[in-house]
Amino acid sequence: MQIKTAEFVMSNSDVAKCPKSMLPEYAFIGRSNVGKSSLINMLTNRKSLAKTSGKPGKTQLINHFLINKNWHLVDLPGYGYARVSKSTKKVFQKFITEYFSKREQLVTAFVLVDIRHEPQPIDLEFMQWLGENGIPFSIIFTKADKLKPKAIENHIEAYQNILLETWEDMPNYFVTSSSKEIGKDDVLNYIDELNENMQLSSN
Ligand SMILES: Nc1nc2c(ncn2[C@@H]2O[C@H](COP(=O)(O)OP(=O)(O)OP(=O)(O)O)[C@@H](O)[C@H]2O)c(=O)[nH]1
Ligand SMILES: [Mg+2]
Repeated sequence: MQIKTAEFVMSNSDVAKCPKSMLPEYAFIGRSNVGKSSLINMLTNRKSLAKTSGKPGKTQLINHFLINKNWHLVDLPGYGYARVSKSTKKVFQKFITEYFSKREQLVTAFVLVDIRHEPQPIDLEFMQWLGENGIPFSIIFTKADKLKPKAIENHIEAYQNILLETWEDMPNYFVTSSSKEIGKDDVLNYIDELNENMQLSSN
């Protein structure tokens, strides 16, 4: 898929105020600093459509972007920035969980995880939560430029092993780097395919 236009639509912290249009929507979620906003910029060929920062906690609101005038990309704040105390559950801010449970337009979530790290409980917990709530998701491994191919393979395998303890299948996944433009076409083609399937089923 070619991205012809990418426009910022609105930011807010209330799912009820998100765009009313029924355009298909794709949301990017993951821990703070994992590279959600950078990935959106890579996918849309824009350096600063979504605001990025080296400091965690840059994105604080639900941000809608209109792509090719016919679907929405959503940049979300990271979870897990607040220091994790007794329960990690409470760091999934309420408006994030509300967004996922109420937003009918959402086709699929992309859960971003930094390819360099061991599987983190908070990410696994969030995927579990999505599963329990019937929300489809794919995994996007980020920052692949930071590891050698062999290490990438090993880290994916470690993830696979942990996920297969609770999931029947490994969720769909993508390996990406926003700084080296890796994985861009894979993610865009996947979105394109889902958009087309939805058109077929609504015709
Ligand atoms: N090397 C490398 N650095 C990256 C990549 N993607 C993002 N970064 C860096 O990681 C930092 C965080 O990127 P953001 O895109 O702001 O992360 P975010 O997930 O949107 O963060 P919050 O909005 O704070 O939750 C920035 O310093 C980016 O330059 C990547 O693919 N490779
Ligand atoms: Mg961000």
